[in-house]
Amino acid sequence: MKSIKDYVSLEQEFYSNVLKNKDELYDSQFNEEILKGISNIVIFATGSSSNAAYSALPFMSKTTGLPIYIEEPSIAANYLLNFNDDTLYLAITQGGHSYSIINLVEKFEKNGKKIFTLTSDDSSPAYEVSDNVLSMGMPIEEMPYVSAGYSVTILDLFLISMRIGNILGNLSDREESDFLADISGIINKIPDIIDRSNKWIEDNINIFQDAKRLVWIGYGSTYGVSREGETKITETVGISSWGKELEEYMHGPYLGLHEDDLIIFIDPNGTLEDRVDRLHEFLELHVDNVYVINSVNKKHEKDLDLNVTCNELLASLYMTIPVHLLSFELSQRKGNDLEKSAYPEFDKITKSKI
Ligand SMILES: O=P(O)(O)OC[C@H]1O[C@](O)(CO)[C@@H](O)[C@@H]1O
Repeated sequence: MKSIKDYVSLEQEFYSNVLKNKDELYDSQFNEEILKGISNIVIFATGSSSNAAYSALPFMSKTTGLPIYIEEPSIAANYLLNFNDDTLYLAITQGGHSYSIINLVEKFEKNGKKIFTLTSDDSSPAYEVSDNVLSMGMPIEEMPYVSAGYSVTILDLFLISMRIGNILGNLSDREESDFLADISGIINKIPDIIDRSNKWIEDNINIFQDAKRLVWIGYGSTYGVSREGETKITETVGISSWGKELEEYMHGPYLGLHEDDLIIFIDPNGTLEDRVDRLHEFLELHVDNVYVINSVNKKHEKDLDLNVTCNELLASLYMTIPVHLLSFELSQRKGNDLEKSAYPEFDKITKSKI
């Protein structure tokens, strides 16, 4: 089975293929007729897929010009099943086996309501129950702790939102082709981003491997990246991890800081860079190890500079690379076999994946 590291190195190829096939994947799925009267978008997803949705959210909002909400499928299916005809509903399940999404999609279909399901597996239960499937445009990821799938989901959502924004008249052809050019530029830089990330991890591994708790802090498009850090570290390393939005961390969670927390900011060097600097200054007084992953440049010697200058809305496409690589490295140092389920009886008992 390919490892998380293998899948991170496949991201360049997967992104390129999705970009090449974008018209076939999404153009025919969305048109004036389907989008007639649509005034907002609701996305349902769990785990990494939900993190990917948060990572894409600021870009989607900008390009579609619509309010976009991300909801928990279980709460929606059990408590909030009021359908809006002016909402475009989208369910994401990369693997296609998540019970909560399948259950929700079934309820939509039974009520004759339209919902699109984004998945990579055309033989999955989610595919079977969905009348409107969107393909992620990548092969099924064998590794259950997804990395490439999370990243490709972000790109898929970017492309879907540009298509919608263009049809709705919120995004001009020129703006769309400028974004596509920026995305291609990012794809070309992936090998260098991987090298920089690996070097940073190697240089600091003695600190990282002793972490008892890892706190990720992001904002804008890297809020989703910080959530993905929480998911991936928890799943693969098995230590406690939080993924917080910058201001959210400052409203309560900071009071629970521990001197031996490992805190990593994910800073796209955008709108809230100054707020990162202030919180960093405070945390340095109380926490031994505070790091910043920067899109470009760095202010402290031990930080990571990914050397990518681009619109901050696109940052989640590449800023998760060091997060995934660090999760993998720490999991291996802990001796965790990611190919074997830590709790094989879990799905049998809970039927959380079907
Ligand atoms: O997108 P899917 O396939 O529904 O999976 C969501 C989540 O399920 C897991 O595979 C396991 O719970 C997570 O790693 C992932 O984030």
